[in-house]
Amino acid sequence: MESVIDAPTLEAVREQVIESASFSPGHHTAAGRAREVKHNLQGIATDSTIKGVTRLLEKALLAHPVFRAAARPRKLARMLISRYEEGMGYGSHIDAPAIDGVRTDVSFTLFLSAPDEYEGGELVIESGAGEDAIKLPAGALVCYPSSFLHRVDPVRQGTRLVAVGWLQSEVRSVEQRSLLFAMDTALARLREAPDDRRALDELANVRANLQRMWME
Ligand SMILES: O=C(O)CCC(=O)C(=O)O
Ligand SMILES: [Fe+2]
Repeated sequence: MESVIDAPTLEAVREQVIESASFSPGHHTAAGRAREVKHNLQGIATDSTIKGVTRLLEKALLAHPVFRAAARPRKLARMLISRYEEGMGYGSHIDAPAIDGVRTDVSFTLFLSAPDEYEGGELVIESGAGEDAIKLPAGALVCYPSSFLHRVDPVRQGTRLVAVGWLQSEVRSVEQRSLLFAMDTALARLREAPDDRRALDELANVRANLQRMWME
């Protein structure tokens, strides 16, 4: 998802975090196996800069139409600001089933550093189809099912700054959520251009997948 926050907000967030936020070792906020493989720095939740910045980012995300359509947030868990310096990474793990009493259906990473500010540090998501190595422009976001194994490869040079978060979705099933998202996207395109072929094909695909889901 490109640019979920506008450039001035991104710049303000980066400046505040870099200049005045306090960080502590990331394993303090991890549970279970994730604790052993988590090697990063985490913005301290009670730090006033971190509080202000995460509040601002939450507001921007909840107002973003594509994020809303893809994740269908019902409840957001607290967001974290994470920093990975040279040599830091986060080994393969799945996220805790609940965070702050919020069932984790969707995990997301909002990139605050530009890709040319660090080497390595890809977010690698393992799905049934294999591995996907993700490194997006500053201000862009990726969301994925919290049940997928994922890791952050070691940063070889520079600093990787991200905001990460989790949410409970109003549609719990990944499959159902992605069908709704495909339909919403196709419908939005057809409202703009009623003869959009690709949008029609997408609706036909959704229909086929619904039939497969429902037929005996
Ligand atoms: O830094 C990231 O992009 C993801 C970190 C992560 O997997 C987590 O905090 O659980
Ligand atoms: Fe994670």
